Amino acid sequence: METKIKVENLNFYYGNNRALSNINMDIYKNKITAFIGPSGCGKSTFLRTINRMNEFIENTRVEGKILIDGEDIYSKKVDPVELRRRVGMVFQRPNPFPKTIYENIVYGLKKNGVKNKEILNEVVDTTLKSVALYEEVKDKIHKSALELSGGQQQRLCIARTIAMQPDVILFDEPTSALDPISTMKIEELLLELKNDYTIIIVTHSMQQAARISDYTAFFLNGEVIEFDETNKIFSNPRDKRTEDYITGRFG
Ligand SMILES: Nc1ncnc2c1ncn2[C@@H]1O[C@H](COP(=O)(O)OP(=O)(O)OP(=O)(O)O)[C@@H](O)[C@H]1O
Repeated sequence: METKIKVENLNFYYGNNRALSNINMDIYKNKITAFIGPSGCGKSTFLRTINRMNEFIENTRVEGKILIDGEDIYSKKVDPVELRRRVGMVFQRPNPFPKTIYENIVYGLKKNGVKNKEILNEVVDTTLKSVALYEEVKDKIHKSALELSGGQQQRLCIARTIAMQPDVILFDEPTSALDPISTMKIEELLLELKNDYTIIIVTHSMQQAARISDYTAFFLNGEVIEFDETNKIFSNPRDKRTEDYITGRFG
């Protein structure tokens, strides 16, 4: 098993408020890692430290290290824009641009100067196929993305992320705004995508974590209480607090 992301002694502060304390974790390549825990325990904060999205929030500070493929992403040599291309992110609410399906997918590539129509068309086809949206939208790729259902919009947002050829994709509660069938389709998609990407998902649904993740980290008050293979976390947790949470005693 290959470590893709190594987190060492990570602390994170909003002003004087410490939101993450001494996080140490290895995240493995081509696996799905789930972050679970009660509201406000720091799951989303931690996710945002992995592609430096936290830097958009004023008066915040990081201590410690996050290494991706051995490189410290907070080093001065790392360009945060390039980092966010390598570490894509999909959010809770599908957020397509108010543009066509086609333009949504090629947006980032065009911004990076790719103009060749054949290449762009090819990327649109392959990414729509890889998110299992091609058949549903092939006749309307020049129509507005906002005409799609919520679940289709979320798959389009995943296609838009994939178009940038990331190695890691961060998902922040990607199905919490979706119906059960759309949720199932996204879960199936994540299981496919892990063959090509390293995936981290924040989820409020323990069933979802149990269904799709290989590893699970349980967070409480900004600390990782337990991190292990998902089936161990759910069948035989080491820490009483993990057990209390997964059996529904709090949270
Ligand atoms: N932009 C912000 N400014 C100040 N404090 C913040 C900000 N975002 C989060 N926090 C604080 O950091 C802590 C962790 O929040 P975070 O959103 O990471 O938790 P979470 O586990 O993802 O919660 P949820 O499951 O409800 O999304 C909370 O105490 C929260 O109030």
